[in-house]
Amino acid sequence: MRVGVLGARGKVGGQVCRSVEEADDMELVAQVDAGDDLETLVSAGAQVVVDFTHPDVVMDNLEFCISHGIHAVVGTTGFDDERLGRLRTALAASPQTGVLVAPNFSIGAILMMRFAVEAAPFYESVEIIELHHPDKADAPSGTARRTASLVAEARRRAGAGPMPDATSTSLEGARGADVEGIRVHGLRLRGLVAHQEVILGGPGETLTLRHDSMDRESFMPGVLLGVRSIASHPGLTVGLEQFMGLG
Ligand SMILES: NC(=O)C1=CN([C@@H]2O[C@H](COP(=O)(O)OP(=O)(O)OC[C@H]3O[C@@H](n4cnc5c(N)ncnc54)[C@H](OP(=O)(O)O)[C@@H]3O)[C@@H](O)[C@H]2O)C=CC1
Ligand SMILES: O=C(O)C1=N[C@H](C(=O)O)C[C@H](O)C1
Repeated sequence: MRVGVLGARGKVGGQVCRSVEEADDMELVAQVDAGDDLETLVSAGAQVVVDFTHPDVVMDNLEFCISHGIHAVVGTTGFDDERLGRLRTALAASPQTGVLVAPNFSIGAILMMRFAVEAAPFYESVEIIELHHPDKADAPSGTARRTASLVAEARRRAGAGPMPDATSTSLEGARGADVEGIRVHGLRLRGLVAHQEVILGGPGETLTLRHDSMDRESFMPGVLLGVRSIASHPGLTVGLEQFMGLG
């Protein structure tokens, strides 16, 4: 499989290049970063592109890949319903092409989201804390947004009532961001990579689900699974769990 990497000089993109080079069934044919010409992907004959760039540029990258029939495996964050809708529209005009958008490629983070969904109906309250390195552009993290959205959906399905919160006076931001009714708190500290806690509370008890990526190596098995799977999944797929038998 001929693979191109967008964001190849970045923290994750660089690691993806090394992992693709080490994979027996893949060939790294293009390494593209800011300022490079996207046409390089076409002239190199890339079949699948992996994108770890920046929320501001990822849509242009994907629209280019889709229009050239190149499958894409996307780790870059910043996706909302409007962006996913634009991808579906672009893919409708290129029906053989597949795009995977995965807010988190680490197996443990995907399981943490799954466990949070399982637990949500049993607890009165739930809040999310995401902790990342200080070079991160977006807040809350894509993983926290996705977790909040999945948990909110699980609570709606279970008919859960509003979460108790007597706060009547506060400093702006003190209660975190509101993602579909779920409070999400973000920390940015040197020394961190990517971490998240989902804390659920009920009468007399709490349940804390915590995941830690201590090294960006944690994302690589998931990225390679995405690369190997995407050509047989045309259209838009959101979440790597769809390729893990957990969808
Ligand atoms: N889904 C997941 O599992 C994960 C997702 N991420 C997400 O991936 C993204 C990248 O993260 P990270 O590697 O830490 O960030 P980095 O800033 O380290 O890397 C991004 C790279 O993309 C380059 N870039 C910028 N614009 C373009 C462009 N138009 N074309 C090609 N390359 C470009 C940047 O260049 P320059 O610095 O010169 O601008 C940089 O080299 C973020 O959105 C992050 O949240 C991160 C980890 C895991
Ligand atoms: O920027 C990062 O580093 C990460 N970004 C993703 C996110 O926003 O959820 C995935 C992981 O948390 C690392």
